[in-house]
Amino acid sequence: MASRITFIGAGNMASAIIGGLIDSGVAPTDITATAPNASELDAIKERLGINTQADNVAAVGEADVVVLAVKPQIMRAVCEELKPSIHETRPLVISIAAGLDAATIDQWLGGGNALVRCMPNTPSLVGIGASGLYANAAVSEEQRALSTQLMEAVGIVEWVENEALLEAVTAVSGSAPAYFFLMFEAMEEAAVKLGLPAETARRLAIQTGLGASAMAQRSDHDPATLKQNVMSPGGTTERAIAHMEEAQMRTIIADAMQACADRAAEMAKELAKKN
Ligand SMILES: NC(=O)C1=CN([C@@H]2O[C@H](COP(=O)(O)OP(=O)(O)OC[C@H]3O[C@@H](n4cnc5c(N)ncnc54)[C@H](O)[C@@H]3O)[C@@H](O)[C@H]2O)C=CC1
Ligand SMILES: O=C(O)[C@@H]1CCC=N1
Repeated sequence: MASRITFIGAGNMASAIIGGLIDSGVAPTDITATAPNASELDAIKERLGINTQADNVAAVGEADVVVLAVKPQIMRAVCEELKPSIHETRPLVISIAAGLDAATIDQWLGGGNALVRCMPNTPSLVGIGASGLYANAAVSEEQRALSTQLMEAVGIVEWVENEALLEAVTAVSGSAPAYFFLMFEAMEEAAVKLGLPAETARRLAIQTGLGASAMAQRSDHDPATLKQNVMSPGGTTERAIAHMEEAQMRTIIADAMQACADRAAEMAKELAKKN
């Protein structure tokens, strides 16, 4: 990827994507990250060997791609600061902020920008990310391909043609690593109650999550069949799954994902009202 990429923001999500890009072969010298805090910049420079810059405007000057990776609440201030420079150089802009629509960001950047909205997730750090992407009308086919290439360097990419569907993407992948981490926490706690040492329990739970994911990904069978294959009639798994179904685990997951998508929509409204 012969593009110079500038990340505005060097936090959890930016460093996950940058780490994944470097692992996939992007030269650290083609990547710049910004943050107001010098110690944060020193840490990421030391860890990943990328360029760092405290000045957002200077950092976007030479960039082909600008990834906006700050919290949604400060996005307007950042966009207005970048507006003159971006207006001049017209890079491809990719926003990873939850709940901030493309039209609003484009407007804050002065209008007429090629803008891709991306909802990534933190497993991008280990190259197993899952991102949803949406392009506004100004994005060329070439820029779409570049966005795909960029995010495929850290995982899988799914394009949506209706921007509102990014709320569903947030529920099923953007926020979802946390659901699995909760599951690992709960399984470890329960296994400790059953007598296993915590470290052993954690290793077994995480490896099982990894194994189940790899199997589900590679198998021709759907998850329901794979689940059934573990459940010997009258056996142990059947008892565990029956308990989960009785406890309405599917409803709990559906309600949590609805709450997540609703919050993405609510954030968009809150931010639009404030600005
Ligand atoms: N953490 C996650 O799992 C995901 C986060 N996102 C989105 O990614 C964005 C960033 O989230 P995180 O990385 O989790 O937050 P974070 O708090 O870890 O990172 C924010 C970064 O922005 C920097 N920053 C603050 N003010 C700045 C300014 N004026 N100029 C430049 N940089 C500035 C901070 O120093 C920090 O490096 C958010 O908009 C969030 O919605 C999207 C998908 C997943
Ligand atoms: O919790 C959040 O708002 C961000 C967006 C998706 C994952 N983390």
